Amino acid sequence: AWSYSRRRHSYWSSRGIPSPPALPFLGHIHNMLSIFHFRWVYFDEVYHKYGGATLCGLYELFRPVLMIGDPDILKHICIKDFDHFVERRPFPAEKESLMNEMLINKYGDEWKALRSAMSPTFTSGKLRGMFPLICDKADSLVSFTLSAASKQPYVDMKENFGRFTMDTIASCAFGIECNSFRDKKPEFAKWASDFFDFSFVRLIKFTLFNISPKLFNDLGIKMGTFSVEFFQRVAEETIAARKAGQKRNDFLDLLLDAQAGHNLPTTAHVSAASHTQSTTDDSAATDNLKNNSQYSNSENKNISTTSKQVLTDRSIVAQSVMFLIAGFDTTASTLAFSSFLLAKNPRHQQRLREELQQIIQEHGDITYQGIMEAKFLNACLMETLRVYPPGTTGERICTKTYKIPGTELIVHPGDLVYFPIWSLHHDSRYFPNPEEFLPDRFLPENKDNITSFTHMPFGMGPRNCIAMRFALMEAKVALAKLLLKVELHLKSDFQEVRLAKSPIILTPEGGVHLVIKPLATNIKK
Ligand code: HEM
Repeated sequence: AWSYSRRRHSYWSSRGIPSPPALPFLGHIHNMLSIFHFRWVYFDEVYHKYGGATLCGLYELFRPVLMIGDPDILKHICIKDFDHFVERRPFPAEKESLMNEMLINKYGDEWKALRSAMSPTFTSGKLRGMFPLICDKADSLVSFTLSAASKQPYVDMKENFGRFTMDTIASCAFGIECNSFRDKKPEFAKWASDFFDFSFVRLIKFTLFNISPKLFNDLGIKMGTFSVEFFQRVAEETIAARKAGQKRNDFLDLLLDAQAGHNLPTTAHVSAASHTQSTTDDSAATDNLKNNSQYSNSENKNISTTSKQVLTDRSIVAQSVMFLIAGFDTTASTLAFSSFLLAKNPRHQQRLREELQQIIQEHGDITYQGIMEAKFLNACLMETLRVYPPGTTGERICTKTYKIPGTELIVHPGDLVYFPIWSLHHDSRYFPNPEEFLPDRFLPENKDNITSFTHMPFGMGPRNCIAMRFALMEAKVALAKLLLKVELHLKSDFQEVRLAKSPIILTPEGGVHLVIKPLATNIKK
C-alpha cells in the first residue's frame, strides 16, 4: 500500500514539476481543507518555497492538483483557453437538492445558457433600478450603528455589516423585508446563520464531497443543516405575488422578466450579455470585462436555448437562494475588513470622507452616478479586496486535454487547477509593501502599474463572479453612507483582526470591534 501511494505521489516529480513533501495516502489534503490551519498560509508557503509562483504540483489524496501562480499562464486558463477549464467544483448538495439548479452547480451548455440568461440582470441599467433598495438598507445600517454607539463603547461592525448584507439580499433576491436591524433575530436571519454555520461534522462532509461527490452521493450522505426549504418557500411565495402583479425592480423581477422574454436576448450567447454591457461607470468591472471579452470574441457560440427554457420557476428560486449563499458573507466580510483598514489608516479615511462630501456637493445626495464616479472609494475597496480577498484560492477543473503554454506539461480532463489568489495579492513583485493598505495603487493614474491577473478578488474570465458590480455597488453605498455620518477608530485592545480558520471564505473571527464617533456635520446624508 505504501509503495502504491509513493507511485501515485510521484506523478508530479516524474513530469519535472516541483511538489512539497506529501503524506502517504493523504497527499496535501490535510493542509488544504483543514480547520486547524490557515489554508492560504500553506498555499503561500507552496507559492514561495515549492515553485507555486510559476507551477507546483499538489495532491488531494491521489488526485493531482496543479497550482499556477504565473499570471501569463493564468490568462490562458481563465480567458484565452477557457473552453478547456469551464468548470469549478460544485457546491455540496444532495442529488435531489434544489441547489443543483444553481448557476454555481451547473456545467457545460447548461451553465452557458443559464449564465447568459442571468447576465443582463447585472447590467448598470438594471443595478440602477436596485440602487434605492440598497440605499434604504444602508440608511438603516447607519441609524443602527449610531444608536449602538450611543449605548456602548465599541461596536462590532462585522455583525452590523452582516445585518446590512442580509437585509439587502432578502430585499433584492427574495423580495421581503428581513428587518435584521432589530434586536430580535428575524426568522430569515436565523435560517441563514444556520446555513453558514460550519460545524466540524459538516466540514468533514464538505471535505468528502470535495474529494468525491460520487462517493458522497452513493453513501447517501446528507449535508443536514444545508436546508434550503425555508428560503425555497419564501422565494416561491414572492414569485406567486409577482406573477399576480407586484413589482420592485429587484433580482426576482428581472429574472421573471427574463423568463417571460422581456427586454432580454431570447437566444443565449456564451457570456455575450456580460461582455457587451456598458462598463463606463465602474473601473474594476471594466478591467474584468475587458479581459473577458477576449474570450467572448473568439469563442462566442450560439446555444439554442431560450431564457424561457432555462429560467423555470424552480431555477429562479434556486438562483435566489444562491445569491444568499454567494453574496452574504463575502460582502459583509469585505465591508468589515474595509472598516477596519480605514480605522487603522485615519488619513485614508479622512481623504475618502472628503471625496464623498465633494460628491454630495456636486450631486446633492448619494446617487448611483456619484458613487460610481468616486475613484478613491473604488480604490479603497479594491485595496481591501487585495489585502483580504474573501476567496483566497481560485479553482478550475480541466475539461479538455490541455498543454500548459511554454511547457510540455499536459493537464488531463478531471485534473484540478488552483490559483493562489492570496499569494498573488501579497507578492511584493506585484504589490510593493504588500502588507500596507495603500489604496492609491488602484487610482486610475496608477492602474497601469498593476500586472494583469495578479488582482483577482472576483475571479477572472467568463466564470468570474457574476454579481461583481452588484457587490461593489452595495459595498460602496454602505461605506459611503457610514463615513459621511461617523468616524471609525480602532479600539485600544483591538489593533489587528483575527482571521477565521475557515476553508471556505476569508472572514474576521470574533468580529471587528471599532469605536464609532458620530460626526458633527451639516452635510445632508
Ligand atoms: C465582495 C463580494 C464578493 C466577492 C469577493 C466574490 C467573489 C467571487 C469569486 C472569487 C467567485 C469565483 C470566480 C471564479 O471562479 O473565477 C465568485 C463567483 C460567484 N459569485 Fe461572487 N463574490 C462576491 C459577492 C457576490 C454576490 C453579492 C453575489 C450574488 C448576489 C455573488 C454571486 C456569485 C455567483 C453566482 C458566482 C458563480 C458564477 C458562476 O459560476 O458562473 N457574489 N464570486
